[in-house]
Amino acid sequence: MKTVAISQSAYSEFQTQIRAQQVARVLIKPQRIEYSLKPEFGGAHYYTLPAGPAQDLQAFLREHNVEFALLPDSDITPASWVGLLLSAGMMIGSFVWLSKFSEAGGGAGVMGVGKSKARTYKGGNTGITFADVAGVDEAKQELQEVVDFLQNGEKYRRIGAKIPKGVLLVGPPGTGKTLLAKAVAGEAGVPFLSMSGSEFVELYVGVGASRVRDLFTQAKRQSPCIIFIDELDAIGKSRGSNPSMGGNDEREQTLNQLLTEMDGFDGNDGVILIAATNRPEILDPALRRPGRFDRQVLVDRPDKSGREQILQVHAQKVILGEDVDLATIATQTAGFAGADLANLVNEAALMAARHNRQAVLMMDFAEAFERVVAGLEKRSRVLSDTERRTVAYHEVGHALVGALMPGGSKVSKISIVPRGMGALGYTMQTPEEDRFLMLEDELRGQIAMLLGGRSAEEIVFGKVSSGASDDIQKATDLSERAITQYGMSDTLGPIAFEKTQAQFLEGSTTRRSISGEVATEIDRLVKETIDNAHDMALEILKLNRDLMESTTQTLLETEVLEGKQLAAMLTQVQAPAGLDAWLTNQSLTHQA
Ligand SMILES: Nc1ncnc2c1ncn2[C@@H]1O[C@H](COP(=O)(O)OP(=O)(O)OP(=O)(O)O)[C@@H](O)[C@H]1O
Ligand SMILES: [Zn+2]
Repeated sequence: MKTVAISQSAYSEFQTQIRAQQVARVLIKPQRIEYSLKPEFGGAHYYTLPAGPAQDLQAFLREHNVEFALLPDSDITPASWVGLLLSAGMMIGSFVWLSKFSEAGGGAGVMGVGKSKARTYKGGNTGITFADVAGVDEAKQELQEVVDFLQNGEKYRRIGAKIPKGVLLVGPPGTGKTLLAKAVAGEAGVPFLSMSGSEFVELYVGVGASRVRDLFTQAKRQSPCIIFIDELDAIGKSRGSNPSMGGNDEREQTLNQLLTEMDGFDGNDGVILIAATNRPEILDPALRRPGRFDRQVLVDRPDKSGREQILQVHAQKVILGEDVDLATIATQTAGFAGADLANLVNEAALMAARHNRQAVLMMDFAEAFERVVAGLEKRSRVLSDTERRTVAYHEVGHALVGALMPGGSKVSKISIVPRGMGALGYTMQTPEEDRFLMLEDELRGQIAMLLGGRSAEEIVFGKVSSGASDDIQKATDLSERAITQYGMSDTLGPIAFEKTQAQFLEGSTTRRSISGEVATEIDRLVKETIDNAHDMALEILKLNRDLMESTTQTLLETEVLEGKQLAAMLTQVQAPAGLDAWLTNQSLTHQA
């Protein structure tokens, strides 16, 4: 490495040189600013001492389109930056310079193209720990393991265990995915290199790919470390899914490069890739293959107690008045994500300050709440009271009907915490081994369970919300399959009219051509199956009306019901007299 002379210049001189567009690039260190002139101005190297806040300097540099890098801590650099500047690669504008130095925060768009914009925080310096992330305990537990991989890699290597390379965080916006990734780095005390998927795309062809390459090069050099890619869907969209959008080629190249890089390293090298998305369904399947993002962690919107914990985390930063009851606030903020809650606390503090108060009062929260909700309503859904009640009865309906049904129709968890885009509430069934081997009575039970939600709405409100449409679709599909593929009907008999998916894949030719008559018969049978199941669901719920009320009230209070508490309620469900006969009928469509 060559050594170079670097002399001091006055800050005013530095400013003049910037304004005159003489400066090639700037490195901002905590104690001093180093810069070099463009070759046509002699290419000399200088340093000067900072005058004023670093942010002002950054704004100034951005305004004059001067490349800069921030060095948060001087010992992060293994060698003199000036030496690097002079290396041959730099002269032809390669990526060395910036890959050696990292940019900490800000500066979007000013770095030369092709250089990785990953921000590095020095070991543990994300300053974030799991204590900063609340209400997502399951996700934390799963990520705790990643922390251990990073800290005690040797333990795993020695025994020959393969450490996973990629973890995909999936969940709605603002639920703390970025925060969790930072916490993993913080807990493990390793560097955190982050980049957003959208930064890769709006670039010249080839640049996204080279950024990816550079990001991984940086990471390997700093291992153990975390690479975090936010908005993975921006690059990871299914290839060829939307050729009408510009930059498709670019995205594909970037994605291919990412796949190549992922295949080219090993979790055992101490680099773990964490990515986040709120649209997992559009990701290219190649990303999910084993050895890539084969671990998926759900980061969901928090339930009531989760919201209270998140409020506690953020309330630590402000002075709370004595009347503030975070539990009450948690109750009123159903549907809020962590980011919304952080925002709420901050808005409340602003209100208090505006009123010249010494502490944040409950009334400040009330005022802040309205502002935040007004903002939220534009973006997403906050449930009205009626909607919450509808969703609650609906989910309880599924659970009560499912409780009497055989096999996999039992419900293990119900929730009215809104999730993702569409679903307002949800019901989780006990997972079963192989749904292909559903017995007839199970099929019937499953269809009734699916209709339980809608039936509850009918009984309580006398009408059905649009929320039941998905269930009805599923129930229809199921009964259609039962009749046409599994041969479960009296009149049509055991003939496969449509190929099952497995048969289709094997190239089976069992499909019969369906005559108009048969098609009409299928339709009739499907309707009959559904109608019978619907009647059974209504009967069950009417018989258990009181239980439905009390369960719904509990669900409205706790938002989530699961485990022993749910099981205790479900054992009280009473079976109507005709249930067994209906379940064990010879065929699905046989009238009870
Ligand atoms: N679970 C949580 N606990 C505490 N704070 C949270 C939580 N979730 C979000 N926040 C607050 O909201 C901010 C934004 O969250 P973050 O950026 O991590 O969300 P995200 O899931 O990555 O969102 P996006 O999908 O929009 O990128 C955090 O910095 C934090 O202040
Ligand atoms: Zn439903």
